[in-house]
Amino acid sequence: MTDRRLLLVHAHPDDESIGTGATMAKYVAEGAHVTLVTCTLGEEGEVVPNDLAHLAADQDDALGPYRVGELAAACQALGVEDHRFLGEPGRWRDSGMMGVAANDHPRAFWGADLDEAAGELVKVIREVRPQVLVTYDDNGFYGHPDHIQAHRVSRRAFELAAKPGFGEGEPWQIAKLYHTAVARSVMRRGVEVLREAGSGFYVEDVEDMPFGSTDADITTEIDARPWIGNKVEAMRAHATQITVEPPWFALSNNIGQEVLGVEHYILAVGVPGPAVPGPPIEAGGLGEPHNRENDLFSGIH
Ligand SMILES: CC(=O)N[C@H]1[C@@H](O[C@@H]2[C@H](O)[C@H](O)[C@@H](O)[C@H](O)[C@H]2O)O[C@H](CO)[C@@H](O)[C@@H]1O
Ligand SMILES: [Zn+2]
Repeated sequence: MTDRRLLLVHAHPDDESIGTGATMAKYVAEGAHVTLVTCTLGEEGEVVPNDLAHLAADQDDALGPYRVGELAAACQALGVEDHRFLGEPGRWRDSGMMGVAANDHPRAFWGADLDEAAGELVKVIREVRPQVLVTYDDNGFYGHPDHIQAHRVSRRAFELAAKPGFGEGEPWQIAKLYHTAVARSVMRRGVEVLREAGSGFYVEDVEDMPFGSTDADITTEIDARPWIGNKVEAMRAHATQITVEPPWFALSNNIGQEVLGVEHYILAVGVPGPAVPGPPIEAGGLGEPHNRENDLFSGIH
């Protein structure tokens, strides 16, 4: 398939690089059309660099526009030229972590009308006509309200885009829908090395982290190690959110995580492609059995 089109829906500026950056750079390099939709501007984020602390929501409330620039730089590092904010920039606002007052902001994405937000994503789907859609699982990967809402909006748009008679434009059926994932076995290996490395990052037990999948849940291994440099550059562009000291990175909580060149996914809708041997464990791959697809577009004809 030559006209491969991949759509990714992420909640905040930084998620695209952290979770799928190497995959995005790989598919751009291989000639696919990669479209990124970001649902908020990340207005409620913490700010890592002290000299930028004034941008925070409880000070100048200028973090959103600043992160728009960070995201543009990250997209350039990944080679992604087609980026949109859901609806338009600022249509929906970063809701903050679960339970905070920002969840109730009148524009909080967490409170968005599901069909209104999904309708905006349908417009992108029917324009781009992607064969593959990537977003989070129903827990939003780690439970953040904007991530959960990104999942819900994506799943609703997946259905509505294919529905004859709904909205403008020709119906479009996306062939495969994936959820992002990180295997706990990979996380455990990273924590062991980080603990031994004695870096300045905190080390958290895998069981205490709010995300992680079993090896058996992972359906797809994308070996994008040749593009890990693009991923590091893109993560570095999000300097208000991420500290990167390869092979490690940390968010504002300073909990060390590994920058992964092999990115894992769970096929939620669609027919998997052929199972092939995956990358070696030392590269971030899973152990035996190697019964996983290695291409988001495999099995699509
Ligand atoms: C990766 C991601 O989704 N980041 C979100 C998240 O940021 C976290 C949040 O500020 C939390 O309070 C910190 O402890 C943690 O270190 C941060 O990663 O939530 C932000 C607010 O909604 C969001 O802007 C950021 O992109
Ligand atoms: Zn996020």
